[in-house]
Amino acid sequence: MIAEERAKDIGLKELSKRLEEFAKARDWEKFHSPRNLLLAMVGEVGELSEIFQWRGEVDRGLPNWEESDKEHLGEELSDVLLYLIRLADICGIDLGDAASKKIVKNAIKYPAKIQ
Ligand SMILES: Nc1ccn([C@H]2C[C@H](O)[C@@H](COP(=O)(O)OP(=O)(O)OP(=O)(O)O)O2)c(=O)n1
Repeated sequence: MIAEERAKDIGLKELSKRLEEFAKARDWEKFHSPRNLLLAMVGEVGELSEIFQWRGEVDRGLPNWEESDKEHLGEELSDVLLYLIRLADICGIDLGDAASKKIVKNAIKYPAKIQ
């Protein structure tokens, strides 16, 4: 993907397709086993955590953060998301469908208070 490209409302399936193309083009499919992808994702969660480490609590919207820090945050969030999508795909899980069903399940488990 071109760095300057802004992809609005891109879906999980499109991202999944792009990740597959990315891996195929580099002959990296052999590395994208479930275990490797899980470990890669956990590594990226660590990188994401480092951004927040030692900052104390931060306000919503990150009002006092440098733009470069916000950009870095976006990149690490993306790495976690992309590995998660790829992991689900390699495991044969439809992540959009599974997540939608889980939201319904959560709502049944934790009913909203009737006002
Ligand atoms: N075998 C690989 C290696 C990388 N990627 C993709 C998925 C991630 O979005 C990104 C991760 O790249 P890096 O391992 O270079 O990690 P960072 O981008 O976080 O770089 P750094 O760790 O130097 O900060 O590249 C991939 O799909 N398969």
